[in-house]
Amino acid sequence: MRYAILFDFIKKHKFTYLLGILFMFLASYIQTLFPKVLGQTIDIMKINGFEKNAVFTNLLYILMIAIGTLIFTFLWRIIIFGNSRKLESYLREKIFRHFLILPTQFYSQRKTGDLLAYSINDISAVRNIFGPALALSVNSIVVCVATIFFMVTTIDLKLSVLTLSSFPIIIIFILWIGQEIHIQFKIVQENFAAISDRVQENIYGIRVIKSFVQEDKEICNFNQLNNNMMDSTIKMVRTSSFLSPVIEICFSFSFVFSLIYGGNLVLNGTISLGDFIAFNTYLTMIVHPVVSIGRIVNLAQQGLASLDRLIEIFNVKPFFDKKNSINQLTEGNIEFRNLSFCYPNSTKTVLENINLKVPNGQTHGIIGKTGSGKSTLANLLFKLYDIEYGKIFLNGKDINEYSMQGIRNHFSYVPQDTFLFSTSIKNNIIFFKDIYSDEEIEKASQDSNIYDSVIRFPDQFNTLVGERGVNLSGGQKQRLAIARSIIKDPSLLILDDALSAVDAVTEAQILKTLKTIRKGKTTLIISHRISAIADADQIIVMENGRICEQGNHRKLLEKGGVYYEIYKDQTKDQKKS
Ligand SMILES: Nc1ncnc2c1ncn2[C@@H]1O[C@H](COP(=O)(O)OP(=O)(O)OP(=O)(O)O)[C@@H](O)[C@H]1O
Repeated sequence: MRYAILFDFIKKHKFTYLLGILFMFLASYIQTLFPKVLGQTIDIMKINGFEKNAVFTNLLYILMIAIGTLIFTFLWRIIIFGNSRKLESYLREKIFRHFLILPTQFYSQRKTGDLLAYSINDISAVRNIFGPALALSVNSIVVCVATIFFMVTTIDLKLSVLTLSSFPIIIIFILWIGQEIHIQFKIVQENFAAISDRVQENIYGIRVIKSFVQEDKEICNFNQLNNNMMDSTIKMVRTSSFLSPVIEICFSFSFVFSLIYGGNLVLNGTISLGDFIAFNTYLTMIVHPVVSIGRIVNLAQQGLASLDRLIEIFNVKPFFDKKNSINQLTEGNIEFRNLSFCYPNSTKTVLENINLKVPNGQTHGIIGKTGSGKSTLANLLFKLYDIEYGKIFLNGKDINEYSMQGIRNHFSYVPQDTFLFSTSIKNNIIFFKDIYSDEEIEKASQDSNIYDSVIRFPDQFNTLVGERGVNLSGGQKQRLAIARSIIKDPSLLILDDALSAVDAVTEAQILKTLKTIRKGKTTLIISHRISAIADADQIIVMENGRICEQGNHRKLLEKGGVYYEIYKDQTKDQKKS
C-alpha cells in the first residue's frame, strides 16, 4: 500500500492519537458554548433590576469554559505534537536505514544534497500534517459544525443561511489554491535540494576550488540556485497569500448581512439582543477556523508533496540476500567465466569476455590503462552490481549464492579514493568494532607502515583525523585504509591503486610485509606501477575491458607485449633520474 509506512506508525500509536483527538474535540466544543452563555447573560442584564445570581452563575460557566479549554488544549498539544515528533524521528530512522541498504547504483544516480533534503526538509513537512495540520483540522471541523449548529438551531435559520452563503465559494477557492501549492512546493523542495547539494559539494571540494581560484564562479553558480529557490518560494507564498484575504473578504460580507438582516430581526422582535450578540460572536468565532482551512491546505499540500518524494525513495528496492545464502567465505578461490559487464543505465561494455582463475593463497596483480576496467572487476566481487548466474564463482559456488554480509565480512577492499570517518585513528582502523585488542591495532598499523606516523601525533591512536581525514597526508590516509583492511585478516584482500600516494621505499616495505601476512590468503593488487605488482604470482594486463596478457613478471617481459611497453616506459624515467 502506498502510505503503508505511515499507517504502520499510526496503528502503533492509535490510542494516543484517539485520546489526543478526543481532547481536541472537547477543547474546541467547549469554546463554542461561550457565545450562547454570553448572549443569555446580556439578555438577563438588559432587564431592569436583573437577577444577580443568574448573572453570577453565567459568569461561573464562562470561567469553567475558559478553564476546560485550557486543560484540554494543554493535553492534546502534549499528545498530538509529541506524536508528530515521534513520527519525525521514526521516518528519519526508516529513511536512514533504507539509505544504508539501497544498492550502490542508487547512489550513482542521486546527489548527496538531494538525499539530505529528504532526511530533513521532507520529513519535517510530513510531520506538519500530523501536528499542526491535524490540530487545526479537528479544531476547524468541530468549531464550524458546532457553531453552525447553534446558529441554526438556537438563533435563526434564515439569518444563518444568508450570512454563511459565501462558504461554498471559500471552499472551492481553497481546494483550487491547494492544488497549486502542492505543485509549487515540490519545485521549492527540488530547489532546496539543489542548494544543499551545491553547499555540500563546495565545502567538500573547497581545496580544489581555492587552488583553481574558482570562488567567484562558484558564488555566481550558487547565487543562481539561490535565486531559483527565492523565486519558487516567492511564487508559492504569493499563491498562498491569496487565501486569507479572500476568506476575510467573504467574511466581511457575512458580517454586513448579519448587521443589516440580524439588526432588523432584533428591531422587529424575532430574536433578542442577546441572540444577536451571540450570533455575531459565533460568526467571529468561525472566522479563525475557516481562515485556518487555508493554513491546513497549505501544510497538508506541502506535507503530501514531501510524502510523495519520500515514498518515491522508499519504493526503490533495497538489496536483500536470498534465503539460505552462504555466509562463510574462509577461502579466496575466485573464478570469472566469460564475464561481460555494462553499468546500469549505460550501453558501454566495460568488461568483455573475462576468463580468469585466482586460486586461494595467490597474489595477482592487475595493470592496465586508465578506464580499462580494473576497478570494475574488483567491484563486482563485492556484489556492488547485479551479476547473472554462471559468471563469477567463489570457492566453486556462484557469487549469487553468497550473502552480501558474508562477502563483505570475509573480503576487504581498499579503494582508490580513501574514505576516512571524522573520528580517531583507532576508530578508523577498527571501524567502530570493539573486537580488536590494542596489540592487534598496533600490529595492523605496523604492517601498513603507518605506526611511526601515528605515534608521532600527540594523541597517537586517539588523534582525530578531521572530516574525511583532512588532517592527514594522502599517503597516511592510504596506509590507514590499508590498516583497516588487513586487521580483518580477510580471505580476499584487494588493493585498488591503494599505494599510489606512498613513496617507493614505503611501497616496497608494505608489499614485503603483505607477502608475509597474506601467506595462504588471496590478494589482488591493482596498480599503474609495475613495482607494486612485479612480485605477484600472476599479472593480468587489461586493455579496453579485456584481458590482453597474463603471466608472471618474467614471462610477460619475455613476451615483449603491452606489459613490456609499460615496463619500458616506467624504467626509462628511473634510468634518466
Ligand atoms: N558507476 C559507473 N557507471 C557507468 N560507468 C562507469 C561507472 N564506473 C566506471 N565506469 C566506466 O567504466 C570504465 C572502467 O572503469 P574502471 O574504474 O573500472 O577503470 P580502471 O581500469 O579501474 O581505471 P583507473 O585505472 O583510472 O582506475 C570506464 O570507462 C568508466 O568510465
